[in-house]
Amino acid sequence: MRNPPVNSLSLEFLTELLISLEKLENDKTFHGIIITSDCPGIFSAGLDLTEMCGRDPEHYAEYWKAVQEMWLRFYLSNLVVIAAINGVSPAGGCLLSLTCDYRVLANNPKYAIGLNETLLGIVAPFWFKDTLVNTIGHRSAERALQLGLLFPPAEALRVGVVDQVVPEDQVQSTARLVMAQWLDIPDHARQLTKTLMRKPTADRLLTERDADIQNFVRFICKDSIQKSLHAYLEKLKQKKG
Ligand SMILES: CCCCCCCCCCC/C=C/C(=O)SCCNC(=O)CCNC(=O)[C@H](O)C(C)(C)COP(=O)(O)OP(=O)(O)OC[C@H]1O[C@@H](n2cnc3c(N)ncnc32)[C@H](O)[C@@H]1OP(=O)(O)O
Repeated sequence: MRNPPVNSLSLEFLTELLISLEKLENDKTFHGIIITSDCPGIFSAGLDLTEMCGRDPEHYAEYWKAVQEMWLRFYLSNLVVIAAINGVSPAGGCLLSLTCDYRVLANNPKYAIGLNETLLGIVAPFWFKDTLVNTIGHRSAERALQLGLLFPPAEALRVGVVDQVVPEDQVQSTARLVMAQWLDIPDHARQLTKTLMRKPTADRLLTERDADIQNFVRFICKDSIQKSLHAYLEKLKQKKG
């Protein structure tokens, strides 16, 4: 991912990601992809706050549809998808990594990962929650979501948000080793098993997709939510000054 400075998942970047995924899926010489970051120290800052702040309802609906599409397409991809997480990964960044089949995280205490939405005064939607529950179990997910926990590497490994923590200079090579192991499995059997495991979760969003967009637009348009997001963005900008 190369969307400096922080790989935020803007509408444009999400569209590029989806086009890239589609191209790779349509090229039958590809069997797997490794998602990693070109921004030093940051895997992805998550959803782009500027797409959710100070815009009109039509824009929010279009943006949310793209976020849903990213989740659906990566979560259900027939390719083996591995995240080589070489930086901090809050909220939507964590969600993107949770769509992958395997997560390798660099062992740097700054590289926290988690669904921290509540800390921003917003609520992770049911399909964010379902993805986390499927990964770490109900009790750990409930605690992590309510408290908006961002896990440092050792904790992330203990709770199961990531599958492996390795020295920073070994993230890419480890992801490639893991890829080789996953690609050794007969493709059709692996793909069908992935579908079996993930389709019920994806189907829930597919059947409630429009309602979910409407919920998002209603929620994000609230004055109180706009104020919190605006204040949060300002705080991020003032950090430098
Ligand atoms: C009833 C139920 C209804 C449910 C309805 C749905 C509810 C809504 C659900 C929404 C789910 C949201 C998911 C998300 O992903 S929200 C985004 C969460 N992300 C964060 O909190 C991360 C914020 N960023 C940071 O903490 C830091 O930037 C970071 C640690 C990633 C990097 O720090 P660093 O010091 O290296 O860089 P800066 O902070 O100086 O940032 C550089 C510039 O980038 C801008 N920035 C940062 N993050 C974002 C972002 N997520 N979106 C847009 N822009 C971002 C930052 O402002 C700086 O900009 P300037 O250069 O202009 O100052």
